[in-house]
Amino acid sequence: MAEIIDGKAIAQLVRQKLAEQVEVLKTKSIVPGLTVIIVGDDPASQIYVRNKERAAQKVGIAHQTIRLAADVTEASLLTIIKKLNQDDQVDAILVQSPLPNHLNEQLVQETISPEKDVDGFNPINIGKLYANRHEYYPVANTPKGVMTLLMAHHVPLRGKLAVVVGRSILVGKPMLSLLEAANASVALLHRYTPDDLRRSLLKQADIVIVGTGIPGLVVGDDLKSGATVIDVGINRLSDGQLVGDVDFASAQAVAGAITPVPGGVGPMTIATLLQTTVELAAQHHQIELADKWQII
Ligand SMILES: Nc1nc2c(c(=O)[nH]1)N[C@@H](CN(C=O)c1ccc(C(=O)N[C@@H](CCC(=O)O)C(=O)O)cc1)CN2
Ligand SMILES: [Mg+2]
Repeated sequence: MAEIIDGKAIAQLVRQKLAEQVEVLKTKSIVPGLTVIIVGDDPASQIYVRNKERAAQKVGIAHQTIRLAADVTEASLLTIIKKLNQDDQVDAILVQSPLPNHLNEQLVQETISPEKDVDGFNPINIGKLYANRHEYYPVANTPKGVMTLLMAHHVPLRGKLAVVVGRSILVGKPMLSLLEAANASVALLHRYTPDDLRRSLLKQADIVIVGTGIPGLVVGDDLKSGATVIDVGINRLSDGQLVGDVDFASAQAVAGAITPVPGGVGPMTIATLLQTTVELAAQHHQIELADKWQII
């Protein structure tokens, strides 16, 4: 039976470490500031934003949520972002995704200053990640949190085969860059990957990371014995049950270590968002944080 990678527990450790770092910053009169913008009343987004508020307050981050009506114009949203870009109290800006259809999400992300882009979605930061640049820049928090989980469990990456299933800008693409930077060989699979190739790559993979939004896409029979399996999917079934993209029961019998859903990657996304906020605040005040990447 696979070891469970407990994202909830590791997120808690990250938050403890952050609370200590925030205390140190406060002795220098620096209070990290996070502003979250939410447009409309999507119930899941409302919950995530409230959880972010609560988590930020607990570690001592100055947090503000800007709630906008679903029919806000793009011009007003961009004006608000540009004001926040100029506000010295604000170190980190996040626009909750998804946005209503009439708003151009790419334009919105591009308008957030790269220096305050806590999601790491601005093309400047995506480019730096892809280029494996050495200076500090924000990286998308879900894949960054996955790297923390792998490090916390001492999962070897150098020279290993990592297979990433799903090529979203939120998960798959940044995951590819982060794993490659850690010297893994990486294969990125998607809907057009032929079945036999998909099967063959998954069977050889030391690390499997799945983020597609398709419940049960990867099953135990797909995996190599002892593989580390990270399930980034969060799917609500018609009976209300929350499941990932990996069939947990069958995968657990084959894998060496596996994340559950809920309680795996999800809690890490929010803890890592706070981590990136603190890093950005330190960066804005030219302060070196210990353990920048290796937070725990
Ligand atoms: N601008 C952004 N928008 C969105 C992001 C993001 O990183 N930046 N990610 C997701 C939503 N999200 C945070 O925003 C998020 C989703 C899920 C969880 C989480 O803790 N999930 C729990 C289960 C929660 C439940 O019961 O529904 C878990 O997996 O254990 C945290 C954050 C899309 N939008
Ligand atoms: Mg400040």
